[in-house]
Amino acid sequence: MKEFWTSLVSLLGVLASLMNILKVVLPPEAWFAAFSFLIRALNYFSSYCYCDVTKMDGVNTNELYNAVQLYLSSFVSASASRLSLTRAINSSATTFGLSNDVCINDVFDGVAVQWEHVVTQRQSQTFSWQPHPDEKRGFRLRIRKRDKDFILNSYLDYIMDKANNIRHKNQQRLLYTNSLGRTLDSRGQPWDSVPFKHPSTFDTLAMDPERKRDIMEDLSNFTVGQALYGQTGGAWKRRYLLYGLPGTGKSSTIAAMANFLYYDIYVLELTQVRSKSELLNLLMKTSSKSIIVIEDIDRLVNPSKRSKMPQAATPQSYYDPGPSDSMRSLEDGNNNTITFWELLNFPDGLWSCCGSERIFIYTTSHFEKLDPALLESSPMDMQICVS
Ligand SMILES: Nc1ncnc2c1ncn2[C@@H]1O[C@H](COP(=O)(O)OP(=O)(O)OP(=O)(O)O)[C@@H](O)[C@H]1O
Repeated sequence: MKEFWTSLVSLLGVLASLMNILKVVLPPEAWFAAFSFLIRALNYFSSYCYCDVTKMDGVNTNELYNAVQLYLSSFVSASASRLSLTRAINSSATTFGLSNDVCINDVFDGVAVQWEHVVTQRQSQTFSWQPHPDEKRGFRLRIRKRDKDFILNSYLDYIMDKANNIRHKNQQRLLYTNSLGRTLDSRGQPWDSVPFKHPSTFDTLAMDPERKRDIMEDLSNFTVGQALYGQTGGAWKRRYLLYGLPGTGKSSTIAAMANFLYYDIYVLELTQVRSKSELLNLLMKTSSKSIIVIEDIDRLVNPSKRSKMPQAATPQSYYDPGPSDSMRSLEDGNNNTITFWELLNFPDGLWSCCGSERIFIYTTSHFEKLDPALLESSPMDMQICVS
């Protein structure tokens, strides 16, 4: 064994001397060509190939570089031997990064890959109006040649998705309301927002543990169900009915759901909605990854009209703004009334084509006022009783 190492060291020494001699003897162009040829020959016989993800793509920032950086930072702290740590001004969170020229292994769908953070000094610059940083940064991905197609097709998309989720979790979440009743402002934004900070989580929520588990499982399945919704042709949305006496934890449950999913919340105040088109506009201005809350839906039901509902036909005109009803009519001059049934079915209608990954939560403190036939004709994905 000792002889093997001695021979190897001698061989490397001879190679190094040979290269030094060639470097002196050969003109730089020939030397560069010989070096390139050697690299190509080595690559040909190697079972690996390499992909560079540089930070700058010409003059633009490479979005893939940012995504890889974010993705690696989510697990780099557990496995890398050398880390680069950063913390932004006024931030309480430390960001982990891969130190220069450090490698980290990852496995995607059983396929092993390796990332290396490559930082090289930039050659002395020719004059440019645009200042360039002194060093070039990038990630080098090492993959087996036989896995190349699979990794390039699926793994990079997976990284982009993961990075988007991390970005989403890091950003300040908002609670939106239309309760100020303003019409579209100059930017066409009908919602007012405040930072959403609610302490309620599924850990703090007093609820039957099994029920809690069911809800969390349902929510988790929803967030990863894009493909399933695509296959069935349905909109990527979910509808829950939350019912229970006042003060029994409906709002706390909604906050716990939003905190669990890192979603924004939109509280739709129906008394401020004047027409169907306004409702449509409000819904279209909600963002993806959000919970849309429609509170006290029992206030939309006029019991006197229940009996008039056609048996098999579509329920109509359930909203009836009687004198005792504090809500305003959702009607414009063109008989544009929003019915209770429509409100339940809005997520399934034409609107669904432009709204994805949204959860609708309807709440009521008077479940008994809701017509079972109506709920049957438009079933909720889950009915949750809080008590
Ligand atoms: N199941 C629960 N778990 C944790 N906290 C609860 C629960 N129920 C009520 N609370 C507490 O009681 C207060 C009122 O609860 P919450 O606002 O969630 O009730 P609500 O059903 O939404 O009431 P309302 O129908 O009047 O809007 C909150 O401060 C909340 O912390």
